[in-house]
Amino acid sequence: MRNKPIANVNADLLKERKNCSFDIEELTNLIDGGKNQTARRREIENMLLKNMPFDIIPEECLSAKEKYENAVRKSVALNKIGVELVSQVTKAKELSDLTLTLRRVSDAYFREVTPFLLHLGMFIPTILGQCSDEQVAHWLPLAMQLKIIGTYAQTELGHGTFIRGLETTATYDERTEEFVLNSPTLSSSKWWAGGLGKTANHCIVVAQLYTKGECYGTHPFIVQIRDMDTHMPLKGLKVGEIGPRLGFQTADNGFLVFDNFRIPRDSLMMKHAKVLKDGTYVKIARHSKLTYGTMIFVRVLLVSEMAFNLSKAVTIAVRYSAVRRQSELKPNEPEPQVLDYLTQQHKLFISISTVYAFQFTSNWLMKTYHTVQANMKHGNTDALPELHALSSCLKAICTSDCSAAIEQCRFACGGHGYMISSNLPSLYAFTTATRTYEGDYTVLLLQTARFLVKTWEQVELGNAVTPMVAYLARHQNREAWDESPEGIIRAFEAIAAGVYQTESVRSVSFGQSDAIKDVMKQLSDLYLLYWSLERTGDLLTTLKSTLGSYDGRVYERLMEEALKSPLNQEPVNESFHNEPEPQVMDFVSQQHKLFIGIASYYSYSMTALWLWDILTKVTSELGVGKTDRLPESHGRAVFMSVFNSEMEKSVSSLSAPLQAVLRQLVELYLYYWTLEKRGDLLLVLQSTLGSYDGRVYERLMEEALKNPPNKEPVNESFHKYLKPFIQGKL
Ligand SMILES: CCCCCCCCCC/C=C\CCCCCCCCCC(=O)SCCNC(=O)CCNC(=O)[C@H](O)C(C)(C)COP(=O)(O)OP(=O)(O)OC[C@H]1O[C@@H](n2cnc3c(N)ncnc32)[C@H](O)[C@@H]1OP(=O)(O)O
Ligand SMILES: Cc1cc2nc3c(=O)[nH]c(=O)nc-3n(C[C@H](O)[C@H](O)[C@H](O)COP(=O)(O)OP(=O)(O)OC[C@H]3O[C@@H](n4cnc5c(N)ncnc54)[C@H](O)[C@@H]3O)c2cc1C
Repeated sequence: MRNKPIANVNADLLKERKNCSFDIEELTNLIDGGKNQTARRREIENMLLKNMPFDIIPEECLSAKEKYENAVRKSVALNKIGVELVSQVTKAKELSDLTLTLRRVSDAYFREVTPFLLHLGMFIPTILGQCSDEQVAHWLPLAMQLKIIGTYAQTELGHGTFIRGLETTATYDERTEEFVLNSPTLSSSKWWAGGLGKTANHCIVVAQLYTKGECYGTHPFIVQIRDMDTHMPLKGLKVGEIGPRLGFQTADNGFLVFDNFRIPRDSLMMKHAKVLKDGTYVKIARHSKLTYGTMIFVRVLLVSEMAFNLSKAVTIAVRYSAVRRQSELKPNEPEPQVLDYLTQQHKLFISISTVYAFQFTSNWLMKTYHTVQANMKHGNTDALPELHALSSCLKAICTSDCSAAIEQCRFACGGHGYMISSNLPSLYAFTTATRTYEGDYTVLLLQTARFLVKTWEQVELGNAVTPMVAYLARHQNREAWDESPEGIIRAFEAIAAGVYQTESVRSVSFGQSDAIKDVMKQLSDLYLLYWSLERTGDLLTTLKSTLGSYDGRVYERLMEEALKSPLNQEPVNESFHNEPEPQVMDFVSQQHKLFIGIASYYSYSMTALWLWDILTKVTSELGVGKTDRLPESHGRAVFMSVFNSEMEKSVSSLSAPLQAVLRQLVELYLYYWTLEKRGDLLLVLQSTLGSYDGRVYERLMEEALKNPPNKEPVNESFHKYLKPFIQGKL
């Protein structure tokens, strides 16, 4: 499809393509996984192009309701073709290639996401990973042929991260051989599941399992929630759409509340545990966290999702930068392509190398995932903790880096990058959500940290550890890891870049031409160099050590640090008397995210007043500097010094406690910006989360109920598209 010559191509783009040092088709084959896969992808793309309905009005110009209905219309057309193609596949490998191709091509039809994302991304994988063989035989064909539409409802209003804290209950009633589902509190309302609001008729519900008066912790249940003919919510359920959000606008994320809702005993997904007819609980799993399996799978998938989304963003930005000309550098000469500015290349090229870093790592991670799964089938769960730690930190880093890099791509496109039609805002809105869902960034990094600390303990005991973390043992040897720049960078490369380097070298080591190898090597080097420079600060603080100080005052420093510990500020800790559930505000990592916002607010206000008076002088000062780093530091320094001095002037008449708080804010601002480069400021609250009375869950539910899609129990697209599709009449 891409091989056809296209008329009227911009001359600058043609020129750039002619400059390419390698055969583009060869690289395309490498990315697709081989020539045959490229040919198959193109065949499917061509078929979809012929058969898929396109938008008549751009999606972004529709109302929320129209957007949803349009997404259902397109999804149903895509699903029809998808189901047909899937039915022709016989081998597992062909199925995974086909699913990936469909996933990639489907993105061409949605500015937002399909309401079927959770059905495909979590409902089907959970059936495969959590059902007994008999249950798989029953549910899988229905789900694969889209005779039922499902989603995954784990998160509640009150708990997302802390799964053990979920409040929904599933209590076994042995008289009727049913489970009774209940939402005992407002905070136990299921919240967020994609496709739940209007589309799904089935749902995986994660609930606390009670039988014979005992709680056995969270378990997954497969639950019908809407009538298969009328699509009306079943009696005993309150279900609806949660309301507008940053992205995912066509995913109809929903809420679900249970009131003595009865489901058959075999609704419990019984691969890892079952409840017998008489209510006896039987544990089958060899590892207590196997019910968290779908989350690991999706975290693994997300690495490749991020590679794909960033590849789209950086392709947009690089093409546009080749076309865009700006600023007359020499009189009477053409304005340069913005791509030729070094600062522009600095913004963009790291994204290109990041795409490859993510894709190679993702290929490796998926293989590792399948190996661990195969071992677990034979009863060996030894590699699960490391897989969990790896998928956690890779998911956290790639989702965070990807959304930041997409923002850079948007910045690189100037004002036009802010247009929805550029697709960069939608790509950002989609990817920034991935930093939160399927495990919040900080929380997942902490899971990996927990694994590393345990491994470190093993290293200290002299026990063997897996190859991936063997560097911890090597770095006990001071010669291998000294504090010289080379030593530190060596350590950093070993930790952060090891997989990418080895995988990219392995993938391009045969078959590929020298030209491709050169480019891949350059991208790999760029990625390593970029991050060793970006994170030099982090590496240097490794020496922030009571043991390794220059003066050797080891014991004095150990005691000084111990006395600073907050635990030592009170003789008896309150947990001696009771054990409260922590508020997320108590986590230092959360305070790190929030308090700088308060300090910045004061800093900006003070500086704005000062700036007004001396605008002319400062404007000329801010103009200095040839790179963007220098003026950024200059601007930051202005904020710091004005904040410091102006605050000092205005606080003298205030009471001592208030003075102390304001001075702490100045200190925080100064200290924070020596460590960080960015921060957020939320000046106008207008927020369900930030209300003065703290009635967060009540307000979220009130807003959701006001949501127009909830004014009609069944959306008309059910009768028009979904029902004929499910019944095979479309
Ligand atoms: C035909 C049509 C054509 C179209 C084709 C399209 C094709 C589509 C394909 C789809 C492709 C891709 C898209 C996929 C996108 C899907 C969209 C998803 C949307 C979002 C969904 C969600 O968000 S669902 C909800 C997710 N929720 C979370 O992730 C919650 C995060 N919290 C946790 O994971 C855990 O609670 C916790 C890990 C943070 C803590 O758990 P817990 O309190 O129980 O544990 P502890 O901290 O006490 O640790 C105890 C020990 O357990 C270990 N542990 C923890 N988790 C795991 C695990 N998962 N596995 C193994 N071990 C685990 C932990 O390390 C501790 O170990 P020890 O230290 O040894 O004690
Ligand atoms: C677009 C989108 C789609 C989603 N789809 C689904 C879905 O289909 N099904 C579903 O079940 N869920 C879904 N979710 C929910 C999602 O999985 C959760 O929002 C996510 O897991 C984060 O949990 P939380 O909202 O409870 O965040 P919280 O845990 O409340 O996080 C708030 C803050 O507290 C911090 N924090 C929390 N715990 C700790 C800790 N132990 N240590 C340090 N800091 C901590 C976090 O870092 C964060 O800064 C979706 C969410 C989004 C945004």
